[in-house]
Amino acid sequence: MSKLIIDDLDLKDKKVLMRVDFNVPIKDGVVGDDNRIVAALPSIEYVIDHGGKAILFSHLGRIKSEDDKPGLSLRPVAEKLSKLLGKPVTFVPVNEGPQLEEAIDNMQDGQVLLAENTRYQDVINGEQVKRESGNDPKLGEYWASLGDVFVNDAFGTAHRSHASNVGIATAMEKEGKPVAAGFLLEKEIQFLGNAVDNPKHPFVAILGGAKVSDKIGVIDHLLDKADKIIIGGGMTYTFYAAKGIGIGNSLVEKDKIDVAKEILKKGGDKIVLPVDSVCADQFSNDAKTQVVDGSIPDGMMALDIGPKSIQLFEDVLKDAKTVVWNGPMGVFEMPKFAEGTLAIGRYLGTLKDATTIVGGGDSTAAVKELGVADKLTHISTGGGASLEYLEGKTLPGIACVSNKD
Ligand SMILES: Nc1ncnc2c1ncn2[C@@H]1O[C@H](COP(=O)(O)OP(=O)(O)O)[C@@H](O)[C@H]1O
Ligand SMILES: O=C(OP(=O)(O)O)[C@H](O)COP(=O)(O)O
Ligand SMILES: [Mg+2]
Repeated sequence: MSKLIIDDLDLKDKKVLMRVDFNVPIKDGVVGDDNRIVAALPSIEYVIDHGGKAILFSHLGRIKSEDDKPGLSLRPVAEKLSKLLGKPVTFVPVNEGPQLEEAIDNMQDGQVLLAENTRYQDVINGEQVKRESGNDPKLGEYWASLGDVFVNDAFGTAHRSHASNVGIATAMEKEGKPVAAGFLLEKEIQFLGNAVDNPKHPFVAILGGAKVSDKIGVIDHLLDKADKIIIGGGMTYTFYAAKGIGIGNSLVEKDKIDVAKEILKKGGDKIVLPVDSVCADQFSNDAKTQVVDGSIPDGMMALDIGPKSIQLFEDVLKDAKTVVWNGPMGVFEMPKFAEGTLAIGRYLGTLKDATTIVGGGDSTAAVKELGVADKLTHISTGGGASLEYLEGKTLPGIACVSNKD
């Protein structure tokens, strides 16, 4: 691509602002799957090795109230990053103001600093102001003022136009400072571009997970490219509702039921839905469970696909030559509801002569846990981002990188 890449820049003595995607699972203050942190290491190490100061920004989860903040601090990520780099990482528990500015002033070349979760800026004094996710230009300008160059390496967030990617980039360019892509962003674009320019058919997409309203729109576009679209996980029950099938207390996005109806009408038998579900009486690994065909009983919620659905999906995948998967088939974080996700991951690992691409923070964690990751063609750090890229959209986080020359 004709975009500026980190290794085009002279980083010696420079304050290098870098947006990474460290939106990783954290449980009881400890990082679970660290794939996204590992994937960002080449760019961070490049800055260190070339005498720059690496000043890192990332979001973690979604902040809707002050109560969300303590559990979504990046402090555990700084500890993990420090272990992976084998050197100290300065964690600054704010991302604006004198404490951050002094910490940056005190940095030596080759040092690494991580600022607190950029989405803390979405709620200020208890009010939802969305300074980060609404791309408040003042915030982007402030962050840009802290550095000499900006590197965007957050592929997983490239479909967002937020202050910490597009906002900083826009402000840097206004000041004549360079904006480059990191190695991860470069690698993801190269790989996904090659995979979908001319996908081999049958091309099967699998969509699950919990971000229904974010991702349901992608299905409409994928209908033009894919031969089959398998729906699973939390995405299922908005489609069940569209078909008039009972959903009990399962995850549903009511304002997307009409979209689901349109997709079902347009897609016809291209759309493959689960035929059975593992239902639970509560959202817990201690729940009482029951496998049911079709309709979810009142008072229960569907947290995984059932064995008949696994069989059905494997039949659809059997002859596939290209498979793109985003979004787990169930709440795989709880062992009771992991089997659907694990079975599909395992099956993809057995497909011969097929290009298999799995994307997303959570889906990737699942295939890593299963140990099939090395049998798949490509593991992408982006879920929503890879889907929108495959759809052919221009991702704001890529568009904001300076062109070469
Ligand atoms: N049936 C379901 N009900 C509720 N949540 C679900 C269900 N199936 C999957 N999930 C949740 O979806 C989440 C991942 O969704 P998402 O972020 O869209 O995927 P990815 O990170 O792979 O892009 C997981 O935390 C998982 O627990
Ligand atoms: O985890 C992410 O996306 P994914 O769940 O689609 O893989 C990205 O970090 C984006 O997070 P967001 O969907 O809260 O903006
Ligand atoms: Mg996710």
